[in-house]
Amino acid sequence: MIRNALAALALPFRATPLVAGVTLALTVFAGAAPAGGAWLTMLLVDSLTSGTASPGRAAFLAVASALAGGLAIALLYLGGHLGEVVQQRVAVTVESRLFQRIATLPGLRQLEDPAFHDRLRLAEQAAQEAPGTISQFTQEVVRSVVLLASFAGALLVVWPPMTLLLLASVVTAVFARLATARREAATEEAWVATDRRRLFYRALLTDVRAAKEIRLFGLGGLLHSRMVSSLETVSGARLAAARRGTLVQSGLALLGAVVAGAGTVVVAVNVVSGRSSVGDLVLFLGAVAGVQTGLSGVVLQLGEAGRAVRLFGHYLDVLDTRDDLASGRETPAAAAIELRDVWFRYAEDGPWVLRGVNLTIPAGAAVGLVGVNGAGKSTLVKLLCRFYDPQRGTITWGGTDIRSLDLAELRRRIGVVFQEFMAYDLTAAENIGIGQVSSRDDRAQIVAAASVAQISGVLEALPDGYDTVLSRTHADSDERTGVTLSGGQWQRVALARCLMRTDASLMILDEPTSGLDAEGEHRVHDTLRLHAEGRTRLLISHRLSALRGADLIVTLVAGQISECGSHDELMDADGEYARLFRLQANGYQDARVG
Ligand SMILES: Nc1ncnc2c1ncn2[C@@H]1O[C@H](COP(=O)(O)OP(=O)(O)OP(=O)(O)O)[C@@H](O)[C@H]1O
Repeated sequence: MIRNALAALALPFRATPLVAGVTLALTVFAGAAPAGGAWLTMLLVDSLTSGTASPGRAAFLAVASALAGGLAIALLYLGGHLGEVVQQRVAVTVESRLFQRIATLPGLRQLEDPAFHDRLRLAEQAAQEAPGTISQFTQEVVRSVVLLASFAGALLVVWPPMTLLLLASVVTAVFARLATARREAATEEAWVATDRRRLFYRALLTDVRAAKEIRLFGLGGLLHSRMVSSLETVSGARLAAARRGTLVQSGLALLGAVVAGAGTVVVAVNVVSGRSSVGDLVLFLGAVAGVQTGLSGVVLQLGEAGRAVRLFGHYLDVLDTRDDLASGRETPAAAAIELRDVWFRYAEDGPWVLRGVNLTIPAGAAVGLVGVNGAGKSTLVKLLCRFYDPQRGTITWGGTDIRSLDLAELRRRIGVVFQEFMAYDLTAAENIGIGQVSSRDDRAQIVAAASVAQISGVLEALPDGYDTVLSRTHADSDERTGVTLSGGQWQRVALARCLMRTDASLMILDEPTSGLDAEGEHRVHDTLRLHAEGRTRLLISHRLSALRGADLIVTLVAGQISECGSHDELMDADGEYARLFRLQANGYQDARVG
């Protein structure tokens, strides 16, 4: 908690040191001004009641006390505005650092971990709420501490025990409020998974990609009721925490009133008996009201701030997330890739997905990877891209373990069309250009890649050509709604994106042709053969005829390589590949006969 609070307090001074410093100074003045005003009022009342005041002195004291009051208000507003400036700067810094950490996570482990997503949600909440709450609170605390100290000094003069009584009631209030805040933050943490489910159902209900199934299968009611049930659970828990907080608050307010009332009685009796002046009573009443108002602000905000500080811990935890993969330093060479006894599973207690894979992918060769659903083909691709490290065995590029290679450099050498490639809500040109971020504005290269992927004619014919936004949900900067491509057309866009990687020495196409028609599939393979000549190609497809021309075909069965060879060799061997190939060929023949 202390680590979180210190880190949160340091933020304004890191984000904008000068403005934060000026704000702090103003806040100190704003805190001292009310006590100064009350002191001047006491002098005025005493000089009037004692009958010793000259008109000039009385007028001076009246004006000075009014000015002190005015100054307090002006400083409060100015401090408030500067506080807003600090908050905005801090908000940008906090959000930027959070998402920078997420963007630079090298592997996929954290993003696949539900616990990390829960922490991330709390961190995002903290990033949005904490900067404002904590800077406001800091200002309020500084102002109140100065206010309390200055009034406490004044009270010491009038009736010393009252200072102690007030301080005791303040300490009680602070601790009670902190306990409530802790409970509120714990509620938030306990229900974050439920809240994540609510957001998931909410996102599904508005997701255009899910809209077809939701309508056809009539899922709207089910998703809606699950969303509302999660919402009600979370909201009930929050209400229960708030109820406890209100009870504590009311008790504390009562305690404060009793202390103030008792003090007022004592000072009033002193005035009557001549031990104190009327000015003392005025100062006392001003001090009690000032301290209680100031402190009630702090105590009220204390809850919010305590909760924000606790949530801020999750933000710091996300920033401190350790990389799941360590980058090496060596540069990959365009040479053979070898997998030696590679074992991999996604979770420590999960089933092995790859079990002792040994495979050599010769440099410049076209290798076809075949296997039934779940055999581990896409997993092997993810290991080649080093999204995970195998638990056992090694993967080498030109004899160097890929763990020793510079991670960014390794990925620069790979072009992939993933099975679940992304359809970005961006323009057609951007959708292709981002395949090579440094060339994303190079229209000639983009058009060339689109031509090779045989999609340039379709893109040119769009309302704004390559500048058309490929989205039904996002409009472009001129508020023109975008367009949607067909599944096969999107696949060609993804292929063009991959072809932007002119430096890639390994091209991976994970089922690149499944959305293409038969003629299109042939053309893609022919063009790839020509375009990617000399580069290593790993082709995954369930249409075995598409892989027939590969230099080497590898069959993966339940995470193990069962066969390896050319099409002819595997057909002669009459194993799993030959069985699958004949099954498909017969299917086509039957279709023709039918
Ligand atoms: N991120 C993941 N976390 C946990 N398990 C996973 C993950 N991705 C894949 N798996 C599991 O690993 C196994 C192999 O999946 P993989 O996607 O590699 O198969 P595949 O051969 O590419 O299948 P398909 O032909 O259906 O694409 C499957 O049992 C799958 O459930």
